[in-house]
Amino acid sequence: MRQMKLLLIQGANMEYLGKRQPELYGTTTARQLDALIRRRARELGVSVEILYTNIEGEAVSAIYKADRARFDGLLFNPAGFLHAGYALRDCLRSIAMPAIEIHMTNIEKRGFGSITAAAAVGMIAGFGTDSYLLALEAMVARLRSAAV
Ligand SMILES: O=C1C[C@@](O)(C(=O)O)C[C@@H](O)[C@@H]1O
Repeated sequence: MRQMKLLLIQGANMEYLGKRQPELYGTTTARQLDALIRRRARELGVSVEILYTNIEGEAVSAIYKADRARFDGLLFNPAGFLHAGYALRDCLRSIAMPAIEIHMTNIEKRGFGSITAAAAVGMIAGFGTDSYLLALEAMVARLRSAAV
């Protein structure tokens, strides 16, 4: 059986993780988070490609490219795009692969709603870096149960 391929998109400002607003997002750097995600992906036997971008259009193009290449699932933290990411939302509605939205903080508690969440299978928010690992596990479980 071929290995499942996942794409993780880290939206606007996530490259500064570890330095940006540590009182909200902690001190784990983007590179350290990537290592945690890759390790969990290895344990689960899936591959994950990670893209950080501050440009919504770049996220859209990367998602279509992955969908055309038959990636199995998309994990994404829209981050700064959550407020006005209509193009990203349209893209999520157009692809075949399922998408899970991730937030490190509980955005509801912070008084935000996410534009893109309406196009996701589900959303995991509020668990810091664990939000990514939980989303990864949820995606793999979903894809594996759909495959049987
Ligand atoms: O950049 C981010 C990060 C975030 O998506 C989170 O992971 O909690 C929450 C957003 O409100 C914010 O713009």
